[in-house]
Amino acid sequence: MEVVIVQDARAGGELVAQGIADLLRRKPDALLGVATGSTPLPVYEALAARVRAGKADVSRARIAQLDEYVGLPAGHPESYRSVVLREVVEPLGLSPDAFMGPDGSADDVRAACEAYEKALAAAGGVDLQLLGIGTDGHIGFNEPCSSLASRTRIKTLTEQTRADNARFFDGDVEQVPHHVVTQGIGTILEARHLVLLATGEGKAEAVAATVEGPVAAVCPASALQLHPHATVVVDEAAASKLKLAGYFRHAYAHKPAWQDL
Ligand SMILES: N[C@@H]1[C@@H](O)[C@H](O)[C@@H](COP(=O)(O)O)O[C@@H]1O
Repeated sequence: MEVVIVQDARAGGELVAQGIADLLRRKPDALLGVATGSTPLPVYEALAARVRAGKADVSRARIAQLDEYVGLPAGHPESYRSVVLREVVEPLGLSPDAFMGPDGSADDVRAACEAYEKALAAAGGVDLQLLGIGTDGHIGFNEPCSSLASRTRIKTLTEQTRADNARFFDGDVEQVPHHVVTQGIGTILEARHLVLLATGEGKAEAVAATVEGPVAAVCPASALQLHPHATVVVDEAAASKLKLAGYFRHAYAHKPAWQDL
């Protein structure tokens, strides 16, 4: 696992956007797994800026969604499908056909989960999966004590996550669905490169547990320790509880030429 400490959210966005642009140079039709929430927005903005400036070519890129609420009507502005279309697909000038995600409004959501697993495999698997992290250490919507081998399935949100996400629903926690579908931790671990981005002091504890704690289902993001190619990009505030911060800074200052980010 590589840990990169950047000054702030903007710098993190620039770094990860450049990593995506470099990947697309090597593999123009890469399948990019994207995350929702506030944290990755600077990445999408920085990538769109590179596209506008002719410094990144996303024309053949494909986009895969990580998770979705269950029960929101199709087209609801806060469904993750709507969010990804609005924040990623449209600003990058991609066709909605380049985008795939689980259907949380399906009549049979469990069948939709299975279908999404098959679709990801048929698409050749995710090349780079961008992840945020919940204050409770969740990735996607894999809440604490999710199986580290889990596949795409229905989960029940913790009250903490519903409260955290109420800001997207007029601050009204009652509007936040109780159920979601999410790529499982086992599914996420199959992506070729995992990039977890965390910014702000509110994530410092979850980041420390992810990077320096034991691999344990109680902190789902700690599963990244099992992945051969995982990069954790954190700003100073999110890095503030890392005991090994000095080592991570030193290692990054001497990073080998082949390191992606
Ligand atoms: N399902 C999403 C996660 O994928 C995201 O990482 C998390 C953190 O969001 P934020 O970046 O807004 O803190 O929120 C949601 O729960």
